[in-house]
Amino acid sequence: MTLRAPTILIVDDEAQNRRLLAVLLQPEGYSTCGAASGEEALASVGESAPDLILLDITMPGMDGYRVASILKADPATANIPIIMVTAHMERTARLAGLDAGAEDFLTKPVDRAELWLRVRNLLRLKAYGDLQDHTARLESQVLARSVDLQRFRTAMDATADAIMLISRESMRFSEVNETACHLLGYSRADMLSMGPTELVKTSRAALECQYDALIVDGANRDQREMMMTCKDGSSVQVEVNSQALRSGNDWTIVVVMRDITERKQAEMRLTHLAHHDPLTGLPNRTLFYDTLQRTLALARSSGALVAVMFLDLDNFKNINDTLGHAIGDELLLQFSNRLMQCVRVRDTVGRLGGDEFALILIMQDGQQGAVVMAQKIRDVLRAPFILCGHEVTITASIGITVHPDDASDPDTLIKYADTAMYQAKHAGRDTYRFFTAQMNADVLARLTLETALRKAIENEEFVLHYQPKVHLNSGRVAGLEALLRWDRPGHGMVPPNAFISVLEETGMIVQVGSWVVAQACRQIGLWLRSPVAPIQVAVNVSGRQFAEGDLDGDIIKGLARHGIPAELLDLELTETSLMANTERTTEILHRLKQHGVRISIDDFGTGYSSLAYLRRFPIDKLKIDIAFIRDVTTSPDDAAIVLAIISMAHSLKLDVVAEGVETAAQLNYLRRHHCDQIQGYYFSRPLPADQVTDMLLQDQSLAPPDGADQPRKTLLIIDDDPFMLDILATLFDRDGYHILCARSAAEGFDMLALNEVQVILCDECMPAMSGTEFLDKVKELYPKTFRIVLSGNTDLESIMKAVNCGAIFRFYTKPWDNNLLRDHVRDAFRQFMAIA
Ligand SMILES: Nc1nc2c(ncn2[C@@H]2O[C@H](COP(=O)(O)O[C@H]3[C@@H](O)[C@H](n4cnc5c(=O)[nH]c(N)nc54)O[C@@H]3COP(=O)(O)O)[C@@H](O)[C@H]2O)c(=O)[nH]1
Repeated sequence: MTLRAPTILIVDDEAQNRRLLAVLLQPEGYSTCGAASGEEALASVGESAPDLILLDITMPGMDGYRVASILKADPATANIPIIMVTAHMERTARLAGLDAGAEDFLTKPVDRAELWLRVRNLLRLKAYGDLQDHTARLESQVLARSVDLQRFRTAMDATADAIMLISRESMRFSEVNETACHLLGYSRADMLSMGPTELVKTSRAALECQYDALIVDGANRDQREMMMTCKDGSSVQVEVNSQALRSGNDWTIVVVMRDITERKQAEMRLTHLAHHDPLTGLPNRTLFYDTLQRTLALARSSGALVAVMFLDLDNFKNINDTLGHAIGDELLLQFSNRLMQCVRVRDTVGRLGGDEFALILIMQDGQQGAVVMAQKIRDVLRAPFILCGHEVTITASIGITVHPDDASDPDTLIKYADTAMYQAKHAGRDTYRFFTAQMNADVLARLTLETALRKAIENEEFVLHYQPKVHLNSGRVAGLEALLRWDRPGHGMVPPNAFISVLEETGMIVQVGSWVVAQACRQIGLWLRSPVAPIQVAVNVSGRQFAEGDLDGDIIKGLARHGIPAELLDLELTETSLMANTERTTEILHRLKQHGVRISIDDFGTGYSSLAYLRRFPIDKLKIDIAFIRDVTTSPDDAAIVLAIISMAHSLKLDVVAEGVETAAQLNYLRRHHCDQIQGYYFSRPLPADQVTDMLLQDQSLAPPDGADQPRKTLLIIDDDPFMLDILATLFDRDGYHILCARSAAEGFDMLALNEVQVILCDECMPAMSGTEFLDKVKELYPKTFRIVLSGNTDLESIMKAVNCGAIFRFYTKPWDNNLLRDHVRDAFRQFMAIA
């Protein structure tokens, strides 16, 4: 449909005819143009299509029929109406014109009214035709669009993702799919009346900004994760992909969303698992390390002190081994709960593995805060743990290091805290230690020692020395203990206390222990086939040899290889190594015992010390630890322990050996209390094999006890003043006593150990120990003795105390009556005899 003046193309080879027709059409307001030939007419139509063509039939070149048929054959020009203008009125000419596609005819000369009428009619018809076409086209477009829309909606609804189209101009939803409605709990109608600002916490301005950025970026997509609010107020976590598309003058923001709540929860579960210990739920090593790194970064800017504590449960392995892993796990869980009770919100507790825990403490009150915390942890551990009906008590060793004093990176701080924890273990467990630079030096020294020991094994640098044990009755050598020495190049002979613990901790003791067994068996064999004859040798075995080595295999092989009777080999093991790995240890010990090997418990008294428990093992001998022998003649407590061990061991028919006997006093005391054997420097230090051989060949022995010349009445006089000592000795000499004089309490103890003393006369005022203190101890050690104090002053209070507690029976203050004193001493001997 055109609103402009219709254009009519006049095609005639006669210029005059073209002009005439143009003049005739002018009054009707048409616009005309002309073509002088068929070819020119086609070219003109090609350039600009007229609304109607007046076409002469007879023209030189291409005639009107040809022009008409070409135009009607082309869809682009087929609807241009053509009126043939001809002088021919015959029917055939008209038919040919219609056949070629012309719509009408005019006969020359042309009548003006007829021309106007035909032209107007044909133009109207064309206009109607154009309108029809236009409408049909629009209808088909509408149809196609609604099919597209339907298809689009169906496709949108079929996708698992939520899709929302948002008009940027109105900031409202222009289309949403089923999944979006389902996800957010709204109907489609609800949603189409809403906009995105009603579903997110973000402000409208921020959303607009985000959409505008998308529009500016063109093809760029935006992907982000966010929370959407549902109709019921709940939230859903979604991953959102947005893109801006032009839509006429507006922009459509296409939002595709996916519910990622489950994925996020799974991710969170995985992240939690990767960073937490599954048993206790505490941060694991990775998270603890990260937390420490972050804490240190904050501390650097705030200047706060940060303490790292490393905790290791003492003897946890025993609980695992004896009560099982399930109870061990329960203990770790309860322990972690108690730890959590100790810390503040800002502190961190982590489990680094096994029974190792660690704490990060932010301290405002200096290092003292760490001390308080360590005490608190030790206190909460005091209460026993109830584990499936078992009551268990446990302690922890704690190492502490402080940022920035000791180090400023997590690795070093954790390493130093670990080192300090080991120091706490070495200090006897159930305590804490701060890291010091010396500890670091110790760690380096230990590494060097470890490397040197590995080389020592390769280079066979170990040797055995032998220390005799002596029968107290006969005084003869009862056997030997093989003691390891390291002939370290450049260091001389190194004693085992300097390296045994490293061999133990690294497990090298298994290899070295196996060598000790082989070497001892070889030496027993050599002595057996020499004039020395059979001699029993004890070897020390560590707990790890039972757990990890082939101890019984090694021993049986060694005995067979050197052809020695099994009873010539004695195994010394500590109570602690018996307690660990009980089942396996018991099995091995029974096997070896059946074979004839002897078994001794070393260092008895320092560990569990339960003879009832030890009865489960096939034991022959107990060795009383040196710690109780050292002061056995002066410490009533140690003496009581030693006497109790001897008595209990004998009741179980076990032999008793006292270790570390260095003095005649110790020896005599032990002999008088029926200890079976002694071992110690008093008789011999550990010696190399060749020197022991000489000693055995010379049949060296202890002097046996000689009771024959022991006087019946022995009076011990103790005074630090030699003059007084002399006066008193002279005074009592006339009464025929065997008089012993001592100038100190220490000398007095020795004399008491070496002699049967019945009456003791002691000066009160002595420098190292007062008379009443001395006699108080003597009362415990030798309860039957009659004890008298001579006092220079009248400090009656302490003397009365001593009288009241039975430490002394009489006291005399200076100047005393000599005769009275002699009478009372005589009475004292009488009283002693009466109760003896
Ligand atoms: N697993 C193994 N342990 C071993 C082996 N060889 C030795 N050891 C253990 O090393 C510890 C120290 O041994 P050592 O330095 O040889 O000391 C022994 C004696 O020399 C010492 N002793 C003996 N008499 C006295 C004395 O009168 N005074 C005194 N101060 N010390 C003395 O005692 C040690 C013997 O102790 P024990 O074994 O408990 O009888 C020591 O624990 C050894 O056990 C080995 O091959 N394997």
